[in-house]
Amino acid sequence: MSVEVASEHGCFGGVQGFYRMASPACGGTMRFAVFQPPQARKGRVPVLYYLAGLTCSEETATMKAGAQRVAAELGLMLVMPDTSPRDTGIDGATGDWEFGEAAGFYLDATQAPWSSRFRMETHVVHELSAAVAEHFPADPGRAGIFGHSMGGHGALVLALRHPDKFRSLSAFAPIVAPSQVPWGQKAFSRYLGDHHRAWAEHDACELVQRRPFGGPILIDQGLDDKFLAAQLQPERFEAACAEAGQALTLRRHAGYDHGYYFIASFIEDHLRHHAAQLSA
Ligand SMILES: N[C@@H](CCC(=O)N[C@@H](CSC=O)C(=O)NCC(=O)O)C(=O)O
Repeated sequence: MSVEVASEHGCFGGVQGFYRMASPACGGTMRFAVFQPPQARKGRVPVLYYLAGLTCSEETATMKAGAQRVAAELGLMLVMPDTSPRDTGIDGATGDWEFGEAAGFYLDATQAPWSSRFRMETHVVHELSAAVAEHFPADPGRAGIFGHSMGGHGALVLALRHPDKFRSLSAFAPIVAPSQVPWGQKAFSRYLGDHHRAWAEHDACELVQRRPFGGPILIDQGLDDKFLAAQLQPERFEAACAEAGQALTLRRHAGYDHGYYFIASFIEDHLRHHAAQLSA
């Protein structure tokens, strides 16, 4: 599997790069970003996947989250995929910020026409992780995952569905119960059809009750987040974790909204959470 370099930049003693790869799962070229910490020059390092939210790309958190300085200190590689395939040409794939391109929901669509291109679960969990292991000094045995909003949903669901691949988990303002809220219902009804058993396979509240994640989960949520009541509802995940015996630290922060100033304020805690889990 070949990886094409779009650009590379010195960053905190390491390298921030932007790359492209062919994706059989998504039927086209996929973009992604990788931060290699300085420690990666000497050997394989733990790798942390960050999944971004609706309307975002591989550039969003790379440029706005301010993660590189602490990742360099901790020796963590950061991998940031795009949020969906692009330029699909599928009718209805653009023009609605909640669905389609930049809104892939980190699942493999089963319904036409989406199933031909929108297969982000396979792309991230299998294709991208294989490309990262082949082309970068990442240790796939020490991989974690985190994300924001739709990407927080992606992180929770991919870790719960693939505990063999991800050893640490956290999220910022995640969609925790997509089957119960408008963003998830819109996406799932189109990507997965009207099959509620299939929806449950991509719903963190359902999954955690069936099989808790191996380690502790950290979630940060801003209380001035305009999407909190209608779309996010972290109390649902808090209840599901309590019932399942899943260790969860859910921190609620007054004065913070849904944006990247919130993420930048707490990303250091997330990086330290992952570093501790991945070095244990
Ligand atoms: N266009 C929307 C706002 C879109 C938005 O807030 N996107 C969030 C993720 S939302 C859930 O996945 C985001 O991360 N945006 C990028 C940023 O730089 O903030 C609207 O009209 O409200």
